[in-house]
Amino acid sequence: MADNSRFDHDLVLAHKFPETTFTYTERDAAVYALGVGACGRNAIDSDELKYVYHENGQQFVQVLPTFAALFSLGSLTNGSIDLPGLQYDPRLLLHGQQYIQIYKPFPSSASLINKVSLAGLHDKGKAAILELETKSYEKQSGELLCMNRSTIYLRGAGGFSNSSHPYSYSNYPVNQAAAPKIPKSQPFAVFEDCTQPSQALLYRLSGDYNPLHSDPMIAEVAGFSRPILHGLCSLGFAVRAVIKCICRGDANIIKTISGRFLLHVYPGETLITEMWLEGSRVIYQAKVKERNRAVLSGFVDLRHVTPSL
Ligand SMILES: CCC/C=C/C(=O)SCCNC(=O)CCNC(=O)[C@H](O)C(C)(C)COP(=O)([O-])OP(=O)([O-])OC[C@H]1O[C@@H](n2cnc3c(N)ncnc32)[C@H](O)[C@@H]1OP(=O)([O-])[O-]
Repeated sequence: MADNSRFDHDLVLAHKFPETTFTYTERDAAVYALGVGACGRNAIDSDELKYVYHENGQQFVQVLPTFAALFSLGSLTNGSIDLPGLQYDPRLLLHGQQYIQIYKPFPSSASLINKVSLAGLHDKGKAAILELETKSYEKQSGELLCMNRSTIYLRGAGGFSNSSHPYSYSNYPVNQAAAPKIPKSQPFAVFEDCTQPSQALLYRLSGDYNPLHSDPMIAEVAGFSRPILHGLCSLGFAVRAVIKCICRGDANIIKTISGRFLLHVYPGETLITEMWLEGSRVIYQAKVKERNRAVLSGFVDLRHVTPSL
């Protein structure tokens, strides 16, 4: 039986998300880079030091493309989303997917205006899936910098519609959400990297303060033996692997990033990112070495492939 007391279709669709602002400095870009493991193994790695330090001053520090995902955090309060018309237990919320389109490289500091809208809502029975789109404009020039689509997996919040016709609303092209097929062939490149036991504590300083990533009691209520890593932190590790192995350190050739979080990661675990090159698309899959389980998969589209590959 559908429990539609937790869902008001008209209220959900009529909701207007407030415009938010996001201002960041070179310091935020550097703290973020450290949070996703840049220079974690080698403090003088020339591919990565540029995200943390520049010899001519911090204003020349570069910004990782996955930094874009932080712009979408403005719609969260303590890691959850307030959407009138949809009831759910915020303690059971998990990040399901992230899709990012980048239109130009990010300046080392900026003030942005974020316009947020509902991109999708789906009743999966045991869960509801909520998709939010955030378009980020540079305040001064009005230029569109990037678009994020965040998919939030709300455990226990499904079953609000008729199970023979489960509710499904989406307002973007289907092919943008399609998960890539992981090739059976040997990967083109493989990169191994350790997350630190304190990784989530460092990453949260970039703005996602959901206690699921820091508080052992909250993690237990959510069904985990200890706090788990932010999905966007794992995504940052995987895309750094792509930048290193495929982009030869030039992150500016990345135009689209997509990732689906398949399984939680515990801080301190080792991530092995496997990459396959198909034209200008890099398909990747990250596994946790200690449990030999895939935790993240997706693709990165490049503006062009580095000639030396
Ligand atoms: C921004 C928020 C704050 C941040 C929080 C974090 O970082 S938390 C830390 C980071 N996040 C994590 O650690 C989360 C890691 N991921 C997980 O733990 C699990 O993948 C799960 C619990 C999300 C879903 O597992 P399950 O066994 O319950 O699912 P199932 O296989 O039975 O499929 C049911 C339906 O849902 C679909 N669907 C499935 N997965 C996803 C997805 N990821 N994405 C989207 N959709 C997904 C699937 O296609 C199917 O629909 P269909 O095809 O029938 O129409």
